[in-house]
Amino acid sequence: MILEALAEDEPLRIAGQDFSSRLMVGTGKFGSHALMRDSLVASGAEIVTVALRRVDLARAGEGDVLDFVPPGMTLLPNTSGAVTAEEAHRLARLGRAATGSQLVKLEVTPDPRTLAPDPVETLRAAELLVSDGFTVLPYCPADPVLARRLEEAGCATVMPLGSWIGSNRGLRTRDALEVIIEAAGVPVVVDAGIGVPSDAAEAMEIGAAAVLVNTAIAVARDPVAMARAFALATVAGRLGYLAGRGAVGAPTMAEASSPLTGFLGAQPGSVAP
Ligand SMILES: CC(=O)[C@@H](O)[C@H](O)COP(=O)(O)O
Repeated sequence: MILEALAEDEPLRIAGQDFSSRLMVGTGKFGSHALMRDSLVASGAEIVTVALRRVDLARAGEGDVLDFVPPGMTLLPNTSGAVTAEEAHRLARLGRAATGSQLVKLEVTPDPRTLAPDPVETLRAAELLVSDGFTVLPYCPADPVLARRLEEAGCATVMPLGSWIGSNRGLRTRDALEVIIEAAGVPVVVDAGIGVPSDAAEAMEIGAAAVLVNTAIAVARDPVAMARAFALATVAGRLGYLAGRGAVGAPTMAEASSPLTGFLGAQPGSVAP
């Protein structure tokens, strides 16, 4: 039944490419490359992001991180570590030369404390990369104005943060995410800070097209089991969104679940206990 419901759902479409999984995963912080590979498989994800600065082409085929990405997964190279638009562009070009992929997850994070994405440099980098033929998926602040500007610049998605990268603090930006999702004409992928499967479900319930999770899976006691849990939560949240949430009641008033009048055998005017 669940599979039937999912089969009726439209695929996640990014720049003309269709994906059935709405969970994207990262490759950092795993205890070993083998554990990373097993977790990626367990997640059912179809898109996996890898930091270009971690890729060692000299070791290709000899135990580099890319050798442990399961075959068939779409590689989404990211510009993690870039602090200016020019640096991000340079990294992206290196990644394209190495992988042959036009896809790039744009990250420009000059603040070492928060790894907050720089809105000005991110927009500038997006413009540079789009004009250079890249398919750009930008990690960005949860800012509705910037999200619109990135979309206008030709980005294939927007990827606003839920909370700081690696913080596992969940959707601290929920109100802004809802505004971004409502207005966006491209898929909104909630990225960063998703700490537990219920955070992924929450993002999907409010209408995110997908979520990206790294730390929460990699640092779990059992990353493979956690990857499975995130896969299920992402699907549950998506189905909840498609089902349509009921009205939210007032904070100080109940709304009885069963009717208070018209019970079998009830006298007119009587109410349920
Ligand atoms: C791997 C990656 O792209 C991260 O920069 C991303 O933002 C994920 O964040 P978490 O590690 O908090 O899941």
